[in-house]
Amino acid sequence: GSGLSSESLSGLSAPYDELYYRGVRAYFREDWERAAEFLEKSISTRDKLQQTRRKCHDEYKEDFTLWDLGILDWIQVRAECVRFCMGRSVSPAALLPVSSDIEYEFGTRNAYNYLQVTYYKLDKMAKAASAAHTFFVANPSHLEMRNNIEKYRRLLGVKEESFLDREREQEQHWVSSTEGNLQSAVKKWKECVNETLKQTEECRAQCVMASRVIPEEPDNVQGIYERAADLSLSLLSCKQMCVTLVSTRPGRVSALEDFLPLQLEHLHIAQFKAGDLKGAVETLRSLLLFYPTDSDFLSNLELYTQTLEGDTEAQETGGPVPVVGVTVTMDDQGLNGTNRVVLDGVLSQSECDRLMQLATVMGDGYRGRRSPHTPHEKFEGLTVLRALKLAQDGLVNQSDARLLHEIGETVKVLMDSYFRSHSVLYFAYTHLVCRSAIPEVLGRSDLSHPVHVDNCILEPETRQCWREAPAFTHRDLSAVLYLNDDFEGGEFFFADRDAKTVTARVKPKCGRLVGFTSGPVNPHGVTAVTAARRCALALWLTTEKHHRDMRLKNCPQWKKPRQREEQRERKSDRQAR
Ligand SMILES: O=C(O)CCC(=O)C(=O)O
Ligand SMILES: [Fe+2]
Repeated sequence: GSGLSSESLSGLSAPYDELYYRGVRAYFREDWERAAEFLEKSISTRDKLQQTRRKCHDEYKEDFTLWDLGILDWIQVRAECVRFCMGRSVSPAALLPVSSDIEYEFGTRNAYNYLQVTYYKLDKMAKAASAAHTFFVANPSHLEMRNNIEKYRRLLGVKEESFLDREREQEQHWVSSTEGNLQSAVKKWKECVNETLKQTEECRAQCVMASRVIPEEPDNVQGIYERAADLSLSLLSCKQMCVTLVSTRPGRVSALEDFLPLQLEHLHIAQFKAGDLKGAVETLRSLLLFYPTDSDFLSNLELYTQTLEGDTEAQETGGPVPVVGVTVTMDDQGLNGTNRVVLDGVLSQSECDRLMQLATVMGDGYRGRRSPHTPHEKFEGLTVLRALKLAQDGLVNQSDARLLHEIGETVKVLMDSYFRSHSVLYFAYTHLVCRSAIPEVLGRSDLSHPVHVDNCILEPETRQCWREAPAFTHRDLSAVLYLNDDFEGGEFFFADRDAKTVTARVKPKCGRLVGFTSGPVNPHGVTAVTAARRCALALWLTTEKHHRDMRLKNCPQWKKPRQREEQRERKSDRQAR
């Protein structure tokens, strides 16, 4: 032993393996002071080294794709940075890799075995008890240590709080009692999951930082690419090992299988019991990353999401229909579902005719085109803005274009009232759509409009509905107003989330409106139009102001006095029927 004083150990100058062996040698020399000093120093040095690695790892954690050009350059630069960062607080000797023997010593907490005896000899009973306990946690079948602990407790009267597990930070994610109230169970499991994730992260950072850097000059034996590949592979297998390490309880040899999923399962149950369905859904989604096809998880997820949607999509439907001549033909019950309605008498025959007229002159990009939904139909669409433009250019009747707008307002009033909307509604989009059969296509099994949900992406296999782009997630209410019935097929239908089971059918006709909430309780579609042309005005309403159809804003043409005349005309027209 050189005169390595405790002052010179304050930085990370001496490697912890060296300190450890010094401690062990002192122990066998029965130089207890020294043994305690070096063993403790070795433990704290190892801790500090790991912390420094983590710090430097996080400092240079940058996202990059493996196939970036110059990846090797990047690796080199990063290695440089990391070396610099580590070099600030760690001496070159302390940066060298240690043998697997020493890691085994630390893994089995053998240092605490030595320390227990050492402190006992030094007559530091509290410290001895703590070291004994720390060792015993990782070596629960070590009978001698069990006896020692008993001795500290009974004979030497060491207080209970002295039996501290000095490595307890490494075991936090193993605490799994289910006592306490529901809220605290949720909190506890969440901590467990987070701790497991944190430790895995931690472990992986150690893998990255402990791995050897690529030498600047490739040697003759192996090319730089082979070396890089080697390095990547060993890094990957080290990172992979972390899952096993973190799920191996101290004192056990084998890892607990499915450790993280198990914790997630506990968490989701706790969340469900505590009534935190949103949290339960989140947790289940994480679980499904491990087991994407687990039928229990999937059915739970469906149950929770449906309950949640029931909450948000729930409307006290069945409000009044405050427009003369409009009647409720089918409600939730008649349509075998929730938040659905069929209203009749929304348009007069002459209004339908005028809109059909408008539909014949349209050309909104779809003109004469194949339907985006089926190769066997043509599809024409006209937006309100386009109608207005056509009216300005004198291509269609101004009053017909205006009619389109007024009808929209009427539909909004009806939907607002029937669905008892609690917030102000705005038009999100309005579209006049005609679907025409391409003649001579027989025996069709396609749909004019496949089953879908208007504000989310329906995934029939999992019965999930993803509220994300490209779905129009801001749509809250959907309304389809029909203009004619002189065609074949083209029935509107509501379906189950499996996109197969039809739950209700609606046969279009002039002035009939089908209204429903745009969310997952209302998947729907349209059967094939097998002859002639089917036209409908589709409208979507939103409560989100910033999603309102900007094209409808400030259209002065529609505020002229003639509007009132027109309205009176419509009313008398309707009553005349
Ligand atoms: O035309 C119909 O009956 C329904 C159309 C529809 O569901 C849609 O455009 O989203
Ligand atoms: Fe739809």
